[in-house]
This record gives sequence, structure tokens and C-alpha cells, in this order.
Amino acid sequence: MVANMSRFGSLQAIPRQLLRTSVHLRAGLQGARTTISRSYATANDQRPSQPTQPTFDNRVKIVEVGPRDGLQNEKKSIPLATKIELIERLAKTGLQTIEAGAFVSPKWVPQMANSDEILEHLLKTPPPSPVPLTFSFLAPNTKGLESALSILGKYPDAYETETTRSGKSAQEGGKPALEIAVFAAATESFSQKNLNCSIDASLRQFKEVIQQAKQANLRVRAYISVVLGCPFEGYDVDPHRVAAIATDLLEMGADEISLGDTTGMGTAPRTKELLNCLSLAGIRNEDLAMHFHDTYAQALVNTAVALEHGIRTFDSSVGGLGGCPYSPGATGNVATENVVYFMESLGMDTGVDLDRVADIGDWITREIGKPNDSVVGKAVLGARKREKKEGGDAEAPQT
Ligand SMILES: CC(C)(COP(=O)([O-])OP(=O)([O-])OC[C@H]1O[C@@H](n2cnc3c(N)ncnc32)[C@H](O)[C@@H]1OP(=O)([O-])[O-])[C@@H](O)C(=O)NCCC(=O)NCCSC(=O)C[C@@](C)(O)CC(=O)[O-]
Repeated sequence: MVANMSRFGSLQAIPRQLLRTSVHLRAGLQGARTTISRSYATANDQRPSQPTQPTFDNRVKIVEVGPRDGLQNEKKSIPLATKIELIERLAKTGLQTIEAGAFVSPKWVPQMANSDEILEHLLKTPPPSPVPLTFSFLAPNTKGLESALSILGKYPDAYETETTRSGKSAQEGGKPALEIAVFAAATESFSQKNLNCSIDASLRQFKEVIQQAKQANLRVRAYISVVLGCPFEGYDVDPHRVAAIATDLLEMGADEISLGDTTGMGTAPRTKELLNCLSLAGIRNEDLAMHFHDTYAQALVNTAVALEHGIRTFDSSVGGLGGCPYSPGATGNVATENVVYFMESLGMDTGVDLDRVADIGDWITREIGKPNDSVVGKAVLGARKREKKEGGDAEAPQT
């Protein structure tokens, strides 16, 4: 639970029935183009895309992408020790998944060049954490995956796989789990800029990466970028193309699809249209995560739409750090502080300690000389400062 929500006043929880996956959303797609329903949907007939009796689950998983997505765009090299300290601090907050690095070409994204050292450090010295932790690393091709696997091979007993997961936190003697992430794009132009190949060619590479990662019993996440707007092709990204790519990736064995609004061009109606399209294609909400950027300050509105649709996994970045090197003008990811506050104000349970995350946002933005882009983070720190001044029982910073 978030510490001291009461500090922020008496926000009323939104009535639960308003948040339930609403069947009426499905009616909105009557004019949709051909529904994609390929073997993924049929192979998963036992897994209905929409429950007939919607059940309400108020647990939300937040995937912290700050150490990778948040830092990858920084021009000045960030010391390895700072990156590791960021991950270690985040591990103490109740976050369950932390994206810690990327095995990509150092010529393309120099900031991620020491991801091998980060992985090795996390295996040798797993950070204390109150919850079972997963560390995620990007790998766009077999070269990236093999680099990651060669490090894992040196420490076979230091991590958990899909088959050995104990569900224990580090504090209970558990080891971290490892996840590999591939990243496709919904438009040809973005695929060329980001991966130097077409969408089809990238999917062929990912098939190999996913198969090898699954052979190593690792969980695989698959991103699809620019699902709600492309810096090169504009707003009109076809949701059916997104559904087709997501279906391909799931059929290859990906465990989760993260839908990237890389440019922050997403709006509430188009988020709804996209999610409806994916549901009609047979893709389950449980297999989806949302990855919003806040360039046009729409991230929380779109989050609310996704939450109502039934999505329960959301990516965010502490301090609102981030941006994509191949998305000119895109600003940071939605801030973790904002998402945690927003979720908890709706009665959702993130399990993340907002006070601690706000401290980390303040610390890391100072470390790398960036403004703290989390309005909630700044408000939390401001409230604490005022309480301290007034001689209240303010808590000491917890990081
Ligand atoms: C995919 C490639 C490698 C193709 O890059 P390429 O230049 O077409 O590939 P290549 O096979 O010709 O290799 C070129 C050089 O890179 C090396 N190389 C090749 N692969 C690797 C590797 N895995 N690790 C380390 N080195 C590698 C390879 O060995 C070679 O080295 P050289 O012989 O010239 O010395 C390149 O385009 C690349 O690394 N792209 C990554 C771009 C990237 O990281 N983008 C940011 C992440 S995606 C994102 O941020 C969006 C997301 C996920 O957050 C969601 C959202 O918001 O949308």
C-alpha cells in the first residue's frame, strides 16, 4: 500500500462498478474493418477474450522502465554506479518488475553499453526487495540474447526461471527472475529507424529470440511501438495492424505484449478503439500492458481508459524520465509517481510505496541534471517539506 495517502486530502475512491470491464465498450467497434482472428484466438478458445461475468480485480502491476527507457536517451554517459544504485533503490519500493538494461548495439544506443555489467551485478549481488522481483532486459536479436544468456550461464543458481519461480522476495531468500524483451513497431518507418529493418524482418528475428529465450525458460515481453501515433507516419496507425503483430508475437510464444504510445499522441477515443480491436482479435487483457508517454499530458486519461477496459499492467518511469532515441520530440514516459497516485486514488492496489518512489525521482533527476517531470513527485516532496516546516510528524526520506 502507498504510505500516507491521507496526506493528499480526501480523494474519494471512484465507485468500483464504474471501473469494471464494461461490455458496452465492445459495441463501439461496429464499423471496424475485418476482425483479425487467426490461430492464436482459436488456439486459446479456452481463454475467453471477454468474461461474460466481469470480475473486478483491483491489483495493478507497474513495470518500472526508468533504468532502461528512462536513461537510454541521455547524451551524457551515466556512471554504472548510478544506474545500479537507481535499480537498487527502486527494488525497495514494492515494484515487482524493473527494466534494467538493453542488449542492443552500443553504436545505436551508447547509454545502454554497460547492460552486461548491470546484469552481472544484479546476479552477483541481488538487491534487497520486499516483493519477488523480475529484471527485464531488451534483446532485439540473437546476438543480444546470446550476450544475456552467456552472463546467465556464469551464474546458473543466481536467478529464477519460469519453471523454478519460488514466488519469494529477496528478503525471504528468493532470487530475482529474468525476462527478455523484444521490440517491434506498428509502422514501417519506425521499424526502419529503430531496428534498421522492416516489420516482417524484425518479426523473423524475434521468432528466433523468443524461441531461444523460451528454451532457456525465460519469460518474454514483446513491445509494439508507435501504436497510437508515429513520428514519421502521423496519427493514423491502423489498430488492425497492431492486432496482427500482437497476434504474431503471442503465437511465437511471447508472454506479454506492451503497447507503446511512443510519441504520446494517443487520445482516449483512439486508446479505446485500439483495445477494442485487440479484444475482438481474441487477445486477452491479461496478455497486455500499456506503455504511455506523457508528451501531450494524455497518459493518465489513456490509462483510465485502459483500466476500464480491464488492463492491469502499466509501464512507467520514475521522475517521468525517458524518451525514445528514434522518436524525435517525444518526452518522457508517464511518471511512476503519477501512475501510483492515480491508481491508488481510484482504489487500485499497486503495492508501491509512493513516498519512496518520489524520493528516488528527486534523487535521480538531480544526479543526471534533469528536471523532475513528475507533478505528483514534486507535490509529495512539497507536502513533506511544508509538514516539516510546520513541525508536523513528517517522515524522514526513505531511500
Ligand atoms: C537491431 C540493431 C542491432 C540492428 O543494427 P544494424 O546496424 O542493422 O545491425 P548489424 O547486424 O549490421 O550490426 C551492426 C553492428 O552492431 C552490432 N550488434 C548487432 N546487434 C547487437 C546487439 N544486440 N548487441 C550489441 N551489438 C550488436 C554488430 O555486431 C555490428 O557491430 P560491428 O560489426 O559494426 O562492430 C540496431 O538497430 C539496434 O541495436 N537497435 C536498437 C535500437 C534501440 O535500442 N532503440 C530503443 C529501444 S526501443 C524503445 O525505446 C521503445 C520502447 C520499447 O520503449 C516502447 C515505446 O515507447 O515505444
